[in-house]
Amino acid sequence: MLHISGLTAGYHGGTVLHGVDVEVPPGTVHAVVGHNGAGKSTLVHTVAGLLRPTSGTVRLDAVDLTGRRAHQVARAGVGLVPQGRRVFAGLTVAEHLRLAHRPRAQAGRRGTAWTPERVLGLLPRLAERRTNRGAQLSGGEQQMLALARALLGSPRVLLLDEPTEGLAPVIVEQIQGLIRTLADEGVASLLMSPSAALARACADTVTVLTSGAVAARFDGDEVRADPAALDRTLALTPTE
Ligand SMILES: Nc1ncnc2c1ncn2[C@@H]1O[C@H](COP(=O)(O)OP(=O)(O)OP(=O)(O)O)[C@@H](O)[C@H]1O
Repeated sequence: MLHISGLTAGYHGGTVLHGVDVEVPPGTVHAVVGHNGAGKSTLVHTVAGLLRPTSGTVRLDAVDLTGRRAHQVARAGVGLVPQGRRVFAGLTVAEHLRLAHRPRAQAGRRGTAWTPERVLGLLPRLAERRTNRGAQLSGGEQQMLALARALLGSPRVLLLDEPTEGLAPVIVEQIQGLIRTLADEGVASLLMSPSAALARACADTVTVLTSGAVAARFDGDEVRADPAALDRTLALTPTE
């Protein structure tokens, strides 16, 4: 279980996140929804060890990850799928996967460790593009590659920062399906998005983040039963 408690963080002495609490049990999807500038990437970066919090804690089960460096957080079982995909233009899909594969990474709680073969079995489109370079991939394929790279660390928790940004609806649906498939395999996801629709499609829990603070929290079934509830809350939150 990922526990984020009272997390406060910011830049150059300014505070962006104000005491954020989020929990992500194994095999579940927690979506954090907020407008541009609400602090979603700051939350991801703080959990991933790219930004030091000024207070609060991040724990994965009993392991305290607060203030740990990014490579230590990754080794503890937290995989990062960054905003903008960040694939290397000049490396092929196969090269990305070879570089990302950590054969001795801790196996998932329920599943076995991820190998390039297993990842490509899950992402057949990427398998077809194995010899293509990053720059030759579509946005959707680059997103799949960013996800594949994170999976090869055999994470227990995935941090997904706007994984459907700029993608066609059909690809968005595929990514929603993948996130649910991974949840069924026991991989927890903490998903950042401005999209209420994405949260409704695949989240077990939805948190609305406004100006770096938790404004509301919903159960996934609740937002599916009353689809307008999340939209109303978001509409009431100020744009940053
Ligand atoms: N490296 C940085 N230095 C200073 N301020 C930053 C930095 N990164 C983000 N901020 C500020 O922190 C606030 C939250 O930004 P953040 O990127 O976390 O929001 P977000 O919800 O991810 O938005 P977006 O959807 O636009 O990525 C914004 O006011 C932003 O200008």
